[in-house]
Amino acid sequence: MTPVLEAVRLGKRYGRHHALTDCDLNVPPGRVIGLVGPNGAGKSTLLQLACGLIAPSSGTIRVLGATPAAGPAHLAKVGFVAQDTPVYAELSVADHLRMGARLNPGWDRALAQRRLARIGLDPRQKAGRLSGGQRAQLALTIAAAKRPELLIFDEPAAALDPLARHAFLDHLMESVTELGAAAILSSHALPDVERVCDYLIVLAGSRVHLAGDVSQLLASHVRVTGRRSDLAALPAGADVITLTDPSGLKSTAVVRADRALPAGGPWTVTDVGLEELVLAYLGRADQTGTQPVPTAAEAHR
Ligand SMILES: Nc1ncnc2c1ncn2[C@@H]1O[C@H](COP(=O)(O)OP(=O)(O)OP(=O)(O)O)[C@@H](O)[C@H]1O
Repeated sequence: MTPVLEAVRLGKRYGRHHALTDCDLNVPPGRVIGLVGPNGAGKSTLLQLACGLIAPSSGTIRVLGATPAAGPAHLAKVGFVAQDTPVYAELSVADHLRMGARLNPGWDRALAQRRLARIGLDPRQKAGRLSGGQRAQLALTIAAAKRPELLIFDEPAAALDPLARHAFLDHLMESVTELGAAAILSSHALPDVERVCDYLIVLAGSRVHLAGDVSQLLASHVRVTGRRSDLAALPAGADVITLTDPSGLKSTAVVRADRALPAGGPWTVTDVGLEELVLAYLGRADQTGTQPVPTAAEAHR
């Protein structure tokens, strides 16, 4: 099965600044991918490379089995919603849809109209007068009506209030399901990622620090609580990602363990959630500078 996104030693430099360094990714088809990381981690850079808006400085990237923006047929397979969901302020909602129909051979007029009705947008409304939430919904409608195989969103809901964000993510998931498409979604909102994504990529300091199916990542990590001296005796193969309260009697560690930790040890083992997992890897990235830790692919080897 052709990966949705495949990167091999992918790098992007702006002058001397490395926005992405040696990124290896192999994302299977059909996933909703959450791309998370701190400001300046390289998320937008990766998404722009995936859309073919910019070219790599080193390495390779393939999207749906081809070089990004390889030609009109490939462009039609990818729908992109940029960070600030740009619209033409003087054009109406209906004008945007007419333009979408002119520019996209596979345009699904019925889908666009169905979605407009569903979100209650007046086709005569000037796009410049839409609220942030309505603009995001219009951008999603245009991207979905292309009937792409992959939808790419760069922080689509960042400026929306919680209710609008919730509605936007619901509509995003409806579109993904209706189209049978994959989606990549960059976000700082970990609860949003937890709600809709089944694949996770953690970027920090221009490098991939973790990537894999959410269910596998959660199954291969645990929270371990115990005395610090006991944690030091964790079995071989258990990798401490972060340790909190390192001097106390009750330290907590997020641990990657390829096998279940032995029962009856001096520590307590509990499940981790996605937010805790991401924060653990970001904490470790922060402490180790730009040194990457093994990706999920390595973790599963
Ligand atoms: N066109 C550009 N010219 C120079 N430097 C750039 C350019 N675009 C991005 N960068 C730099 O590359 C790094 C990665 O930026 P990028 O926008 O990809 O990060 P991000 O993870 O999307 O951040 P944020 O969460 O703040 O949107 C940053 O240090 C940024 O300043």
